[in-house]
This record gives sequence, C-alpha cells and structure tokens, in this order.
Amino acid sequence: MVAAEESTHAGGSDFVVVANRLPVDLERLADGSTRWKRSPGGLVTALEPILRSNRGAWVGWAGVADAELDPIVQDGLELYPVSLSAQEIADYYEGFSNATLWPLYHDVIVRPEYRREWWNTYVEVNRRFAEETAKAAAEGATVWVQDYQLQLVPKMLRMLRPDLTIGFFLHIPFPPVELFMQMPWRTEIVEGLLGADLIGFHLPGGAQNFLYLARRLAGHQTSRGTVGVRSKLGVVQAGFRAVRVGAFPISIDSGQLDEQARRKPIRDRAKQIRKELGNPKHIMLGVDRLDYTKGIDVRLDALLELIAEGRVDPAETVMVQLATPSRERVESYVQMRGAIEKTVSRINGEYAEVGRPVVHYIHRPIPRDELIAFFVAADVMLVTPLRDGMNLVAKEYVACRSDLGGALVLSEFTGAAAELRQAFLCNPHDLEDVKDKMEAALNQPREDGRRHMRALRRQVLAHDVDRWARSFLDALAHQGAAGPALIAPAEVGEPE
Ligand SMILES: Nc1ncnc2c1ncn2[C@@H]1O[C@H](COP(=O)(O)OP(=O)(O)O)[C@@H](O)[C@H]1O
Ligand SMILES: O=P(O)(O)OC[C@H]1O[C@H](O[C@H]2O[C@H](CO)[C@@H](O)[C@H](O)[C@H]2O)[C@H](O)[C@@H](O)[C@@H]1O
Repeated sequence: MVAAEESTHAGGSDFVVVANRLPVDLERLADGSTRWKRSPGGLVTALEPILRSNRGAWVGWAGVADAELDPIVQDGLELYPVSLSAQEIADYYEGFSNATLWPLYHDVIVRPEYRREWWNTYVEVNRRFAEETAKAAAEGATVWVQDYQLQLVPKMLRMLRPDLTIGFFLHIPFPPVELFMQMPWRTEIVEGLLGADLIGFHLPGGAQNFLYLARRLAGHQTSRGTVGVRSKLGVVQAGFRAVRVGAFPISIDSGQLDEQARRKPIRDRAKQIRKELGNPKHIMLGVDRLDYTKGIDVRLDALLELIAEGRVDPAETVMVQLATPSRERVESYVQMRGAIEKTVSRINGEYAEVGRPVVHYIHRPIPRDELIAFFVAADVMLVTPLRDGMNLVAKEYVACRSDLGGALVLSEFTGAAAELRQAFLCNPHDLEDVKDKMEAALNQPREDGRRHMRALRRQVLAHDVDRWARSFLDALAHQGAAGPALIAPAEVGEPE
C-alpha cells in the first residue's frame, strides 16, 4: 500500500512522463472501498524515483476498468489517470500490446496475433493518451513517452502540441528487421515513433534495426555509422526535423538498494529465511513477473535434470521462485502458468520430503524489504529469460550483495548481459549450457565468487538509474536546444 497525501490538482507541468501504467494501481477491495498499490514491473521500479525527485507529472492508466479519476497529487508526484473501458483493456492492453507487440518484439517466442479490431483500439487509446498529455504539459514542456504500448503517441502529440520537446524510450527489445516486417501496421508504428525528437533503446542493436526501418519503411535518409552506448547517436532526417536515435541501458537505484540491503533487520531476515527453508547448503532464487519470456520453465527443467543426473542433491539444495501474477487473461500466460506449476509439482513430487519441498513457489508480489532479504539470502540467482529488454532483477541482486557473496546465472538474451559480463552467462535455448552454468555457480570457489561479484557491483553501482535518465534527458535537451539539425552529408545514407 502506497502512503498517500492526496489532493486534486490542475495546471501545467514542465516535465511529464507518459506510460501505460501509473506507478500505482487502484485496487478495488471486496467491501467496495479502494486503495493504491505499487504497479508491477521494471518500468515503474526505474522511473518512480526519477519522477519523485524531479517533481514531475505522470500520465497513465490506473490498472482497473472504467476508473474516471481526477488528477491527484501523491507524495509530491502529479498523477493524471487515463480511463480505459473493459473492452479497451481487452483490445489495446491484453490484445495489441500483449498478444501482438509483446511476442513480436520478444523474438516470437509465442505467435503474435494480428487483429484489425485490436489495432483500431490501439490507435484510439494512443490518441487518448496524447490528448491527456497535451492537457497536462505546460508550454514548452519536456514529455517522455514510455514503451511499446504508446508508440503512436509521439506523432499524435507533436500534431497537438508542436511546442513540446518529446522523448520516447522502448523498454523491451526492438526486434530484428525480418520479424518487424511481419507487422501489418509497420509503417504507421515507425512514423508514430518518429514524432519524437529522441528515440531511446536499451541496446545499440535495437537502435540500428530502427534506423534501417526508418529508411526502408518511411523513406527517410538516416546516418549509417554505428550507434554507441550513451554516445554516437544515429539520426533520421524526417523532413525538416532531425530525429535522434540512441542506446541508453536502463538501471536501478543501486545506491539506495545497496544501503537498504546492508541494514540489520534485512540481514537478520535473510538468516531467518535460510532457517525457515531448513538451513540448506544452497539456496537458488528466481524473481520474475510470471511471463513466458522469463524462462522460468528453463530453470525448472534444468533443475529437474540436474537432480535426476545426481549433479544436484535435493537434500541440500532449495529453489525459491517468487512470481508476480501478470497479464492473467492473456491465453499464452494462462498456458505458461499451467506448465510451470506442473513442473514445480513434478520436482516436488519426485524429490521432496514431508516438510522439505525442493521448490518453493510463491505466486504473489512480495513486499520490497522481504524481496531484498531474499536477494541477500540467495547463493545463486537464476535469471534465464529467452528474451528480455533489460531485466532489472539481475542488477537488483548484484546491488544487494555488498558481502560479495552469491552468484548470478544470467541469460545472454537479456539486455543486462551486455553489461554484467562476469556473471555465469548462459544460452537459455541450450539446456545443457544452463545446467552447466547452474552447477558451476553452485560450486564456485569462494574467492572466485568474490572477484566476480566485485566486478559486477562496480558496473551496477556506477551505472544507476539516475545516470540512465540524465543521459537520455541531457541528449533530449541538447536536441531541443539545437533545433532541426541536418545530417552531415558524409553520414547520409539513401533509403533502400
Ligand atoms: N515476485 C515479486 N515480488 C515483488 N517484486 C517483484 C517480483 N517479481 C519481480 N519483481 C520486481 O519487478 C521488477 C521487474 O523488473 P524487470 O526484471 O526489469 O522485468 P519486467 O519489467 O519485465 O517485469 C523488479 O523491480 C523486481 O524486483
Ligand atoms: O504493465 P505490465 O503489463 O504489468 O508489465 C510490467 C512491465 O513489464 C515490462 O518491463 C520492461 O521494462 C523493464 C525496465 O526497462 C525492463 O528491464 C524489462 O526487460 C522489460 O520487460 C514492460 O516493458 C513495461 O511496460 C511494463 O510496465
């Protein structure tokens, strides 16, 4: 539950974040009353501290249907709720956002569905977000649009409010060109994004895919050089406007997490967790939204085989999987949940003793302090997505390990793997590789582990969420001040 000092508010803001979700969800309780609770996912984890310290405004959906809410001020943050009907949630959020775009942008792990009625609602809802943002933003304000649910907002907003400086950041991978070309409304999406002054991706590869598509689909000239990390931006010359494109890997409030994880009550709770788990020799941990991209099935299958092969002893090893419910009405999520719960039962059915399960599976969100205590307690952190834009959990684990203990098994298919090179990197599509890395992490010599963790922590503590936001917003401000800059002739590439 979020502490709230609430009042109605009207007026323009100089800095506005627009995201599908507000940082808090409205929860309707059985007795008819309501309360606010923290929204799920890494986007909120990352952006909330930035917005609070900048005293900006946040435009987004309150997480329930038909909530006609006035703007409110909560802990110094202005919230502008956008209302969605039950049908819009089904078509725009569960449909086009999470059954079309999400699987398409995550390497078609499940097959994307292309339905015209979903697309039409996506256009309508994007228009509503643009209109609400146009009302919230002061003259000349900076607006930062977030993520795949709102890719049409930059263009729509620019038409409504040409005075604004508009940034866009994509939190999920931007797919390879061959996959993006499946999208029936591919040109509209590319043109929607090009309404921004600066478009940010986690990795240079996403930025480069986008530059190619801006040439091919929108017919614009673009720069051809390699895009760097927080440097060497690409440029799309969209008429008289120069749109910049760059890579800005997101992070966490690592200093704050480091400080929290050192506190005595957290460390005591970590010891207690180990005791409650029966003082096993090894605790392995997974922390995810229950999403098919996260590879929860991969790590469970690997554990099952490692035990069957006698490489992991179920009498001395425990795995804890904390899984926040997510997108529960989308069919692929329903199926995945069933499959995961079956494997958990199978492992426990075959290898648990009474009072000593091998896998502890908790399907609900865990309070923040409790989660930090789990990170401190875990000997091996399992982060095995088949594809993930960044994965903040990997960085959170590292930030919590000031004791230099623990080991991180990390999928190469996460954005985080580009930075966390000293982790046990694995290919989640190769089960033998995952098993080998899990076994190596469980048995790593203490001094090697300390050396790896020290290097990982240097990276995570130096590159925090504040640096991410500053690097993006500085580039955006520079863009705004510089005005329409044409690409230097040497850089220009003709459209194919
Ligand atoms: N079971 C859980 N309980 C509480 N918080 C969770 C749980 N699972 C994930 N989280 C939090 O949600 C965020 C997930 O971010 P990330 O790993 O980037 O993936 P995504 O945004 O796709 O869910 C992290 O801040 C993580 O701590
Ligand atoms: O809003 P939901 O549908 O419940 O989903 C939660 C969020 O999931 C996604 O998070 C992504 O952003 C993280 C921070 O950049 C990144 O680390 C992770 O890899 C992404 O999956 C989604 O992109 C958000 O829009 C959702 O709010």
